[in-house]
Amino acid sequence: MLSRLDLRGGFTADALADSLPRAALDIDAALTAVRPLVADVRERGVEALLDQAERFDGVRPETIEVPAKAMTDALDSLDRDLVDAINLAIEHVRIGHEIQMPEEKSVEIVPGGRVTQRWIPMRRVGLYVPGGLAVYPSSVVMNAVCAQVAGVGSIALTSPAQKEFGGLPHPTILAACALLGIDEVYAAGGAGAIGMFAYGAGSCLPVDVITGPGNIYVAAAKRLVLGTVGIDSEAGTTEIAILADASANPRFVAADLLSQAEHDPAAASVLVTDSVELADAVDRELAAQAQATTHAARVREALTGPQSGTVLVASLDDGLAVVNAYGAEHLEIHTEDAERVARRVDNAGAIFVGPYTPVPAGDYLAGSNHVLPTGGTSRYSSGLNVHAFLKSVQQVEYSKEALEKITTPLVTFADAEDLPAHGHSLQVRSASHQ
Ligand SMILES: NC(=O)c1ccc[n+]([C@@H]2O[C@H](COP(=O)([O-])OP(=O)(O)OC[C@H]3O[C@@H](n4cnc5c(N)ncnc54)[C@H](O)[C@@H]3O)[C@@H](O)[C@H]2O)c1
Ligand SMILES: N[C@H](CO)Cc1c[nH]c[nH+]1
Ligand SMILES: [Zn+2]
Repeated sequence: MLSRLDLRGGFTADALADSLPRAALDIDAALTAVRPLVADVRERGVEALLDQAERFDGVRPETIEVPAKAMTDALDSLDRDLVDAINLAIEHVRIGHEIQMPEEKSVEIVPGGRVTQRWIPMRRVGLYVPGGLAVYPSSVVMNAVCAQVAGVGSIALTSPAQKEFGGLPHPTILAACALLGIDEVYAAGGAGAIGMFAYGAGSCLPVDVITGPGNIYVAAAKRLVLGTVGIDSEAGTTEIAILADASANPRFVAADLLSQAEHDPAAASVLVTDSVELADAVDRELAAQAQATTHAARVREALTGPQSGTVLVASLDDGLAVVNAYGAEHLEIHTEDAERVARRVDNAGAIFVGPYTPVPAGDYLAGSNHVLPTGGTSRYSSGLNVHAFLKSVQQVEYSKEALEKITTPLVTFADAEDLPAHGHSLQVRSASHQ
């Protein structure tokens, strides 16, 4: 079922990344599509957002602001088992993110000369929650809990208008907002919503940082506004890579490849293995399991698209080179001694170790964050964590005596850079120059 790329004859490290499975619509192409959408929101504000909702979501909301009553009503009518599941996710994700909070530290560099490392929460943030092909109350939890643990004061959240619900975001999203005490919520989706957060529109004031997952258009819009605001990462269309050897269970591997293909016809499912027998068995399992899935057409398109496939390698070492070059959003390790193998992975949004840690555990309840970098950006960016909502600032304070101690070497250094006024700023404070 999956196409095959046979690298058992070897490969050169330089050419590797370019030879791996790749989506037909990449982020550079999506940038062209979203540039006018973001510009339109910057120029025309709410009217542009309403026009875009009508065009892409098939409904024109009365307003982009979601009234508080819609949130409480949604929670009141939500199935109690789902309320319990969302609350359990909130609890687990909170525990998983509290350990990320850095401590303020202070060090005396010379007697009386101190550097203090402070962490300041972002003033105002905008959280994006997808809602096109599927709806994601779990992304409300991942975004909001992380921002709250970091201590952000002002939190706004947006999700696409839903035709079925009169132009409001999906009720499970509104109910999750109510459970988390998020009360500034907008009905706006896609690139326009990212423009709204970056530049402001109607009652939504501009934010300092935008976080959250979305499709390729959302990821491209985040890249576009970076610089006007901060972003977490380009958390775009879902990807799963699985590094597996002959010891792997093909039923588990196929189920996990299929689980992420369910998100989007453009989702990527990639198997990397040194076992042809396993690759064959996974193909048989995929064919059988894909028939039973609810979203069969979407899954088939994802699994057979150019972004998905099996990569055959000669050894586990080669497999590690492949997964490091690919830098998947999610990487599962199904090998002997999986923990040791996982330690050799440098590039992945999140790593899931062993046969009993499937990606869907992390999607909802494992306590980790599911907002993760895609498109190979895990080479340089991280999954959503409290640091996306914190700034680090060094606070410096020297006494007269401490400054005296560094004056002579600093003057020497500044003169070497031909910046003598720098040295002068210390010399005017120095006892020997008064
Ligand atoms: N990387 C992560 O952390 C992560 C987490 C969860 C979900 N995801 C991904 O998020 C995505 C959710 O996608 P979705 O579509 O369900 O919801 P979404 O909210 O991301 O996208 C819907 C919006 O896309 C815009 N859009 C649709 N077609 C467009 C077009 N042709 N041109 C410009 N804009 C267009 C519209 O504004 C629409 O409101 C999936 O791709 C899923 O795989 C990623
Ligand atoms: N796998 C998604 C990240 O790519 C997150 C998610 C949310 N709900 C289900 N899955
Ligand atoms: Zn998922």
